[in-house]
Amino acid sequence: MSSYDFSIFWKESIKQLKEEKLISSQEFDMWFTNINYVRSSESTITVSVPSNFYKDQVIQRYLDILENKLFELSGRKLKLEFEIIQKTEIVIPEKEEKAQNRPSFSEKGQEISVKEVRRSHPQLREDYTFDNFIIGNNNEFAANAAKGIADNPGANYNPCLIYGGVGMGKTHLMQSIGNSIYQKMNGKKIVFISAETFVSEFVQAVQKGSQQAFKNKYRNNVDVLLIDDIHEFHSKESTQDELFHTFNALYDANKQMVFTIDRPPSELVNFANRLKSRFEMGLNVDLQPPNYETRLAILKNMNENSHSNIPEEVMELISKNITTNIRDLKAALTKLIAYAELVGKNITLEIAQNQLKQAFNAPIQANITIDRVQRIVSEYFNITPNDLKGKKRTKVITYPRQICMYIIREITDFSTTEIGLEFGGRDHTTVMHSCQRIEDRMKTDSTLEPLVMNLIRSVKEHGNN
Ligand SMILES: Nc1ncnc2c1ncn2[C@@H]1O[C@H](COP(=O)(O)OP(=O)(O)OP(=O)(O)O)[C@@H](O)[C@H]1O
Repeated sequence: MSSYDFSIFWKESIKQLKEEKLISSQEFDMWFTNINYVRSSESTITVSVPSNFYKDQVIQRYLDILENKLFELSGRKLKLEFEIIQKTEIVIPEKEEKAQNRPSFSEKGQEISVKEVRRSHPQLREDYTFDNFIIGNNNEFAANAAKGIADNPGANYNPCLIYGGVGMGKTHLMQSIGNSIYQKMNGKKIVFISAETFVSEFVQAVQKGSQQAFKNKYRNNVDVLLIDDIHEFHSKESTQDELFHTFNALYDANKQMVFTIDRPPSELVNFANRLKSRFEMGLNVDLQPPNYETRLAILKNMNENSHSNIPEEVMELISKNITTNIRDLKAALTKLIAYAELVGKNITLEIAQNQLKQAFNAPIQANITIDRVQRIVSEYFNITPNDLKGKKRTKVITYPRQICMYIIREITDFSTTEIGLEFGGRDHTTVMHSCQRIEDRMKTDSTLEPLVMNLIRSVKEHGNN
């Protein structure tokens, strides 16, 4: 028997995390009431959780802060290990070998049998694969290009720039390329790094005078370079300079580069032009917000992968209510799966409504003004806010006006009467009629929903400027 007992540190750690509000009480109730201390060794604390799904979630969300807190309290680097103890109290035999790297979030919610385990790349998430990437008309081109790159890296689409809004799947798609090459092409050196880490590594290299090692690492030792969120390089002149030379070296050697970015490169600010033009010279693909069917397909795939049985009508409800961010969409389903596991109840529409109240209300933001929506919509259509409020009934004005009313209705709490007043004193029935027109048109015009989603995204992203 081990003579180590760190239970006191464990208990104190989670107590403090709650008290210091590093974990909200809602999250605490959801994830921590079912974790129990099991045992300790010299350098580990083992705790029990009710399922693999639960374990993945806790690791993904809280492992870092838990381990940091344990270090703070005990002065030791204690590693947390997880053991699954199901409700039936069946103890899963202790695994001999735990993953050395933090297991990446697996939505499968299942122990992967040893035979099925694929080689896992230390920097890539195992679940970010093409198999798990649902293709709809919003991302078809990007997904096909990504597959083309994975089949033939460094050939036709080099560099490739994947752009799209928050939570649209940029990282997933980029890592799918890496994972696919890693599985199929033994020996290819794949490096995935976020722009932020690239910057801090470079800064450290400069401070330590080890630039040569940095250059070697990224220019001479890479077959596939994947850099996430390159907009983060803005205003970082020296790092941009370094990236420029890295780019040239890899390009000349026919090494594949893939970058993700949150806007088209032409909209990058504080970026050296020579670097911008490098980004633009390859293939640029964008990820648009998914339409309803794609959102539903994403949830169904996730439901199946996690062996959950959330009813279809519940997934339909989520798909209708969470429209602009795939991460939020999946988080809503995750919450319901966790709820079902913990409470041992089947998820009904009523439970879903209740549990997801906040997520569903999130898009309705009190700080969004009618004026702001009018500004963004009119800018997009190259007309003025006054045109939207005015009397003109030409198609170039009425169509944006209807879209604008529809968006305000969708993402704010203003009544149709209030909306009407802000559009030159129009009647509330006009507003209702306009919203209906847009809804009807979306059914026949597949370009309209993505357009509306994009405008909603802009409204939310641009704050009150
Ligand atoms: N087409 C898709 N099919 C399945 N899951 C998807 C798809 N697109 C995105 N996701 C999921 O949505 C979540 C967010 O994706 P990801 O992190 O790749 O977005 P991102 O665009 O890189 O976001 P950010 O702007 O925050 O960096 C992930 O869980 C990812 O697996």
